Amino acid sequence: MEVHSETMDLALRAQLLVLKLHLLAIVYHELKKGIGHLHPFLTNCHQLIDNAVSHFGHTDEPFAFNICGVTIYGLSRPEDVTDILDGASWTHGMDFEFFVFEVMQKFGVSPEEVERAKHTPKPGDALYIENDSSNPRHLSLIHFVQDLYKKQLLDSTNLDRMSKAFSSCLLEKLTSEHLDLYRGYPGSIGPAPSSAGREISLYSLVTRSMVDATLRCFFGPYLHEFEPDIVDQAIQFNTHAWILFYGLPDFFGYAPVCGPRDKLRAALRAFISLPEEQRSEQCLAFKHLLRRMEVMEMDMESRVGLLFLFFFASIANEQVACFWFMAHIVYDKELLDIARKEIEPAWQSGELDVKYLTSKCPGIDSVFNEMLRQRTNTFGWRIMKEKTVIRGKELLPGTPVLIPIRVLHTNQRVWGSDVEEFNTARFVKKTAARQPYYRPFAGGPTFCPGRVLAKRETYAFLAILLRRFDVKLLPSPGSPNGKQAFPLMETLRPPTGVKGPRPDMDLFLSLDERISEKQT
Ligand code: HEM
Repeated sequence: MEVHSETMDLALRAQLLVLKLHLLAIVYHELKKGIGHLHPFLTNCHQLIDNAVSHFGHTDEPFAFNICGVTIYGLSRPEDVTDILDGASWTHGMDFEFFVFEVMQKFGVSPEEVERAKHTPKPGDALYIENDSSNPRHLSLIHFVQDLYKKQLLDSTNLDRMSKAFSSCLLEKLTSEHLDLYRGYPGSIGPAPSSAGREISLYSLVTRSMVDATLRCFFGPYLHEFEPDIVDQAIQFNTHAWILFYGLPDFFGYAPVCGPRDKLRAALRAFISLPEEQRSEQCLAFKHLLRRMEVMEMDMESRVGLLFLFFFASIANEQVACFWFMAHIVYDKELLDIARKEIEPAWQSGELDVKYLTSKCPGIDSVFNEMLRQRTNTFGWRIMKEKTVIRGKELLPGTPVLIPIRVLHTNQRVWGSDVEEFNTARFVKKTAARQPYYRPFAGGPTFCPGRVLAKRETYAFLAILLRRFDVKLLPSPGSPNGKQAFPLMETLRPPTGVKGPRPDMDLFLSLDERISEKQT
């Protein structure tokens, strides 16, 4: 009798288990329907877009996908993308600022302060200050900040000062005594170079020295004093920033973006709290931005957020773009020889002439431009304000539009059948200025204000490294030709700027001193 009831019990439990599994399968399928293309978007977004383009027979028509019930339009026709970036008249129904406001909030600016930041002060308003010398045109905070970007990064005096300060930082850090800093990096799972300090990781060398110099140029020495590990925190934040950008859950602060974000925010908070006279080495833009936020009595966390966003824009692309630029040069003996030859005259006076470098070196230009063609995979975003018709297809108000800049640079019709190859010759035959669908720095109203500085800084890195060191690729005894494999780009996560190499890929170099720092 007992045996019988036990058998019954088991059968019942088995039936319940089957029922549970069945229910789980139904829930999973319903969830899958509900989240739409969320999974491919977060795990291989470029493939998702390529699939959409090929699904419609490469006709480059607008397409749509669905994420958790939200429809998103995608555009891939080079002419459409450049028109949107340039703000052509038919694109006036698309709004850009909406996304700026969203990103501000993701970086910690409160919704109330975002509202105040949009507001253009008018006589009689609380935010209107008669004879306001710091904001004579009475701009809203958003437009004040955009104006500051341009003053800091494009006005020739400020630009020259900043690029000089950047080169000085590199001159100080790219020396034999600092090479130990560049042997690996947190999170790297690639092979560590074998022994001597002369053997380094290219990724670590580029990102650590470029981020360090950027922090010092913008903030002076202060952030390093508040957070000694600030450089690696910024690099880690940049790697995981997509989690914040695309609004993924932070798992109660355990997501990998949270630690670096919180340490950066703490250092920024301490920096802002310093009296202005104790921040004398900060850049001009931050001095004016902090004064403006003080006048507006903005809350502290929102001040931190806005400063954080400004800083993030300056590291989101450049250090990783510089890694790829250097990787192509050190990997190819012919390019390395061209670079060595072209940089020599820039050192003629004994000091580095960055303006010469960025205007008189066509071979280096062709590597820089081709590298950016292949590596800029940023997404631009707009939101439809008004109904807009593109070749008979209606884009409806309220719907976000994804503008993948990458599709401009990967279109066979534009670049020819060797579009997948790294071929510097395409920018030798036709300079970047003559390529109508080449937009690594976007364009129009969102044209990157850091584009001139970015080029100067990247070329300065190359010129200092090659002047001081004999740079050689370490052999890779395990590989068939004894040469290290060229790193592949991490393309799976949605981008927030130029993407770095896959976590298990890097290039390892030996550096032999040619000219000591005392001679440069
Ligand atoms: C190779 C390096 C760089 C690349 C490829 C690059 C690319 C871009 C792109 C594509 C945008 C437009 C983003 C959009 O429309 O959503 C942008 C915006 C911006 N970039 Fe860069 N950038 C680089 C370096 C820099 C540097 C070094 C700085 C500052 C020091 C900087 C500051 C900015 C700022 C402040 C914006 C926002 C402009 C605005 O919203 O008005 N960028 N960048």
